[in-house]
Amino acid sequence: MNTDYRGKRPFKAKGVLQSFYYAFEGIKHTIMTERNMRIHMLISILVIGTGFILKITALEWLFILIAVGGVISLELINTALERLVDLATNDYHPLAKQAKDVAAGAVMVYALLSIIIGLIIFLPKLIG
Ligand SMILES: Nc1ncnc2c1ncn2[C@@H]1O[C@H](COP(=O)(O)OP(=O)(O)OP(=O)(O)O)[C@@H](O)[C@H]1O
Repeated sequence: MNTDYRGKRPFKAKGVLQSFYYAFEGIKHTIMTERNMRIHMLISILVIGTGFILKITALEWLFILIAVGGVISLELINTALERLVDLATNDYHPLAKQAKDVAAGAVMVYALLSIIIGLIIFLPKLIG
């Protein structure tokens, strides 16, 4: 049995820089093709701008950055999963639907959590 995993990766990145390049390609592709990603990016820019205007503390920045980065990372994984499902089938399949819906659910849970984090941090400063 062939156990050399590396031999099965003909498109492997040649170095760290090339790995970064491919990662940026993935991010660029997601921004260009997924409307939700563009919405996440826009909201992230607004939230970070508001953070500067309201001069939030270092601890508050940590929560905001974890929230913003988490949503964007999850959207990237969601997009990767959508592509894998589409690679597996173009036909209607209940498992394809479940895979995509569950991945979308993961993004939604984290996005809702991020909204709550944003409200907890910004609301008192805006109405106080
Ligand atoms: N091959 C399939 N078989 C069954 N249902 C599918 C299939 N492909 C997509 N769906 C259903 O259609 C929905 C939308 O699929 P699509 O690939 O357009 O994702 P999307 O709209 O880009 O999702 P998201 O909003 O999470 O980015 C899925 O959540 C799923 O319910």
